[in-house]
Amino acid sequence: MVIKPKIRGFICTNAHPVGCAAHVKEQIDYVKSQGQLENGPKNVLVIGASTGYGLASRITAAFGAGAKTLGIFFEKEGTEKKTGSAGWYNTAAFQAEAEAAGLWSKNINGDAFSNELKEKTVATIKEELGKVDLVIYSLASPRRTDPNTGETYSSVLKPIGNSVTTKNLNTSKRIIDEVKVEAANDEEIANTVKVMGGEDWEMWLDALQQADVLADGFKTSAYTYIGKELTWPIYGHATIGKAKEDLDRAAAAIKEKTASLKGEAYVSSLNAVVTQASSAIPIMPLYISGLFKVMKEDGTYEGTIEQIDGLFRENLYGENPRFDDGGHLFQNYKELEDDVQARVQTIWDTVDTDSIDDLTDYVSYHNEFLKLFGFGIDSVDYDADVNPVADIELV
Ligand SMILES: NC(=O)c1ccc[n+]([C@@H]2O[C@H](COP(=O)([O-])OP(=O)(O)OC[C@H]3O[C@@H](n4cnc5c(N)ncnc54)[C@H](O)[C@@H]3O)[C@@H](O)[C@H]2O)c1
Repeated sequence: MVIKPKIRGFICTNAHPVGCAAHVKEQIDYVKSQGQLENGPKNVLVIGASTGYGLASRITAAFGAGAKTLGIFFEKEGTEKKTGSAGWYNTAAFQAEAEAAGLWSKNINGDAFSNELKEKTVATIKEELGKVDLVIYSLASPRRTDPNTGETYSSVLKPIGNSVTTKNLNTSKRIIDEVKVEAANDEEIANTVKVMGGEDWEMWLDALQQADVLADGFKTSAYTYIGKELTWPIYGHATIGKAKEDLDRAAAAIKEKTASLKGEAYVSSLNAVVTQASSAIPIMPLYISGLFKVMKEDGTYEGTIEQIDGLFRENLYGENPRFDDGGHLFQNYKELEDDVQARVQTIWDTVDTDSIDDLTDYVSYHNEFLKLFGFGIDSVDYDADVNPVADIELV
């Protein structure tokens, strides 16, 4: 099958197996170029391991520290007629690279919010790893079914309090327009917290602790984005921000419950990067395109793998971890520097449709977006016939 990108709005509905493999390899090479991660994790569970920050975490643990990794994700396999999802191909590529490097890795595909999947994970850890010493929680999902009630909750990306009208880079039409987003009601806020808050992270840690598969001195981290004024209307001061605040509650609860194990539970604040999850958030394409312009000019921009590699080396396993004022591991400090934010603000205030390419680096944004699905990579021949079926060994 010859595979070309099929973009619908903010999503690409297909993926290229060879391109995804090249993207994974690029990330592995970056981590290897940083050298061995001393005193890193040994047995790692990554929940949300197939794309974005979770995949970068898995790659860093495996290829930086030589860790065994168990990856959890929800992805679609390819068939002769239809491509699989990018996360499926990423995982197939990761597994092949891990195998070639002599690194143990296993995968579980299914709904991480369910009790069944947690039970399967616990059984696999018991059988194969004994205990885990690092648990990364990197799920991004628009909905969640509560495993105990069977009720399904949907999250919304809406402001809290008043409706917001904001400038927007419309990626389908490649124009600058405005979006108006109505304020969320109380039920929508509560539902978003239910989906993207800390409840499921806590349930995972409860299940792991009850089964006695958490090692003494284990670490766990969930990921958040804490930005400044520009992103507050739709992120910080909005439903998703509210949900992320609940991670702080969960981190404190996990720490308390696992005190006898001397467990460490962190919420880590990371850069705004192009992922499948962030491209769905209205203001992010314009914000990130402006950020690319400023930080790439300065040579300070870090993408997904640079952020996570830095998080592991400097913070999770570093001697002097950096915290923000809210007690989160602080990895996006360069993005939040006043000078950077002020320059992005100027771009934001002045850009119009005609000046998108002069004032922002939307070209890089778009390239990064394509890359998420394995497209736009120089080394890949997109006219070649490729097999859309890729094998992953699943538990
Ligand atoms: N993208 C950003 O700019 C950004 C910035 C800071 C923090 N974060 C946070 O990082 C975390 C990961 O986000 P991302 O942007 O890497 O997202 P992503 O969409 O790239 O990855 C989501 C992962 O979750 C998995 N997943 C989704 N639903 C699932 C389910 N029901 N069961 C099992 N697996 C499921 C997917 O398979 C995938 O592995 C989120 O908490 C997000 O808020 C993202």
